[in-house]
Amino acid sequence: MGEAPAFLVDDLQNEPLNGFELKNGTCKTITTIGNKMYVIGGADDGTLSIEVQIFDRSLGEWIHPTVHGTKPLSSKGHSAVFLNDRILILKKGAKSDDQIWFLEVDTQYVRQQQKQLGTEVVAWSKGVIGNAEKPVVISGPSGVGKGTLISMLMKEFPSMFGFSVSHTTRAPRGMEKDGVHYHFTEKSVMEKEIKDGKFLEFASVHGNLYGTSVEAVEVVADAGKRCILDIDVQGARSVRSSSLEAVFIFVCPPSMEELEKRLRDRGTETEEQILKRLRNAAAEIEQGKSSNIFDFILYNDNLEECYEKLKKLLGLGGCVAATPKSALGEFNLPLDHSVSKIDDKIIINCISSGLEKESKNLIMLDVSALKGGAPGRTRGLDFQAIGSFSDGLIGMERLS
Ligand SMILES: Nc1nc2c(ncn2[C@@H]2O[C@H](COP(=O)(O)OP(=O)(O)O)[C@@H](O)[C@H]2O)c(=O)[nH]1
Ligand SMILES: Nc1ncnc2c1ncn2[C@@H]1O[C@H](COP(=O)(O)OP(=O)(O)O)[C@@H](O)[C@H]1O
Repeated sequence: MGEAPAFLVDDLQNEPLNGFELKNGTCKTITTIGNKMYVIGGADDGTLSIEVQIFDRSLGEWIHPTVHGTKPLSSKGHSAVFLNDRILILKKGAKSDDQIWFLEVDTQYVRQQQKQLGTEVVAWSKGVIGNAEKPVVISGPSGVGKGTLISMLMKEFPSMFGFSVSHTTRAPRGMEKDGVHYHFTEKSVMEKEIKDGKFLEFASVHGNLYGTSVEAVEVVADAGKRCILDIDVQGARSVRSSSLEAVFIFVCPPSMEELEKRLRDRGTETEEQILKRLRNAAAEIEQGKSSNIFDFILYNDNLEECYEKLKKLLGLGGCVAATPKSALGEFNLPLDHSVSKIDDKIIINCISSGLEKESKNLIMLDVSALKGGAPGRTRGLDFQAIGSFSDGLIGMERLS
């Protein structure tokens, strides 16, 4: 709470609101939602990131919200458009992988966090182009064949799937590479990072700590790929109760004897570790089958048959098209552009001055199929070129 900075008081009184950039050189926008005015932009706190302040008009007070998620770095300006429960931020002059952001103000995640913390919460989520489907969570006892099935999927569809590289405190096996199979880490380091909120979920499994960092999932989403998480039942339960939407698959062995055979034949664990994994397997299978966590149970008896079933339930049966990417491919938003909104289409009017006359390229950003969001990226965005015009748009609400 506190006094409104003087320049803002003037701006709040004089400026037409919503999405307009304030004309005081601070690269801030105001978006009014009910009684709250979200002032977004600037880099007054020395962090070079876009900051958020909220002015509550009914109380006449400033609110300093708790801000979750990776903050976008400040830019030479941005447009702001309110969409139901979040504010779309289009950064001017930014590169294609850094131009679309969402400030979530009333999503399920934000409401959950507000309830937990008892304070005003907003959350940043970066927008990614492409229609990568929901992440896939795969669980099952040690030695059942999760890693084998995931490797087959990644080999057949390298541009479609990306593996969420977990952190673990267990020692690497012979062929395992740090940063590829796991991020191998010290217990104290991982515990500190968990405390700092860097993990989506974590669990103690077979005597070691394992966890999925928010970044591990974000890196895959940024590449426009569908994320695969190989995590235990406790981790799956945590993800199920989080706001990360996913498909949950539990892999079962045909029998305990076969599971033991596979674990022993793999030859990666000591006798003591094998016995521990087998002891834990019975409880894991019990929970996997009986809990409401999993959408699908797959029996991995014959590997090829199981793999075909896995593909089918991921919608990959028969001929599979590559993940659709933006119709425009790489596209950098120019510094000089204005933004309008028609239903769930955002029209971006890119203005470029040539030698003879000014030309305007219209780009449509389709936000009708938004998926995901904090904690993580917002997927399902698409750009399309919709033409070049010399006149402005008629009958559209101009926002910035
Ligand atoms: N909760 C959680 N479990 C994980 C994570 N990464 C791996 N696991 C699980 O930890 C267990 C042991 O994994 P690992 O040591 O690689 O042995 P494996 O299952 O025999 O290959 C498996 O059930 C994995 O699914 C994670 O990030 N979070
Ligand atoms: N359907 C199957 N039939 C026989 N062996 C299998 C089958 N699926 C996996 N395996 C083998 O079982 C061992 C354990 O598989 P792995 O993928 O490492 O299990 P997990 O990742 O679940 O611990 C590996 O040696 C693998 O080659």
